[in-house]
Amino acid sequence: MQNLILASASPRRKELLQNLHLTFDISASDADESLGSFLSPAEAVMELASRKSLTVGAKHPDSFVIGSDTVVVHEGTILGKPKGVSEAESMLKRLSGNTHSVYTGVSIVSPEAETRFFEKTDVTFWGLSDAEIDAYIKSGEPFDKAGGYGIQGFGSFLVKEISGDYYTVVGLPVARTVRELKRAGFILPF
Ligand SMILES: Cc1cn([C@H]2C[C@H](O)[C@@H](COP(=O)(O)OP(=O)(O)OP(=O)(O)O)O2)c(=O)[nH]c1=O
Repeated sequence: MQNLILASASPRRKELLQNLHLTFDISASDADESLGSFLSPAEAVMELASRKSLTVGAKHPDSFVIGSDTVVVHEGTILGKPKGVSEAESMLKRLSGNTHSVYTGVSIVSPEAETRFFEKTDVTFWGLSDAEIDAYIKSGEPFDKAGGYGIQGFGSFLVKEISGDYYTVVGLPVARTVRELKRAGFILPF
């Protein structure tokens, strides 16, 4: 019987994997998330996803482990989670009326090997008023999310258009992950 572990503390990633009706355990990784600035966004999210899955995989060598990492990129600058109100405000002002890219990297560790990939989705925001930004920050939603917003929640009112997999923005490109899991040898009931 194969065992699947999601190496994440993110409630969103848990929910996305639960949508597939799979049985899995959760083991949040304590991997170091600091990065040098020389990596491209795609390399950065794959590297961090990989640290998460490998840390957990080392403790569970017979399991399949999924790690994932998400960043927002605007004009070459990587935006992670805002550390406070003023950082959230400057991120949302920066994204207002513009198009940015959301990169999610995924690493799948199997008992034999590791596979990594990334997906990118472009998101265009409506122009936002100061009052809208203020109300959104007061909701508390920006603080545990890359780029300071969540497309799946209250933040849905910010978004004008997306191009790419919606689930890449939420934190796990589900369809590609299923395909890569199968390729890695994990047996799915579908
Ligand atoms: C842009 C965007 C990000 N996010 C979230 C997804 C990720 O959880 C988070 C980015 O932080 P991550 O560091 O990728 O993940 P995490 O710390 O939440 O969880 P873990 O490392 O334990 O797996 O931002 C949304 O939920 N909605 C969005 O629209």
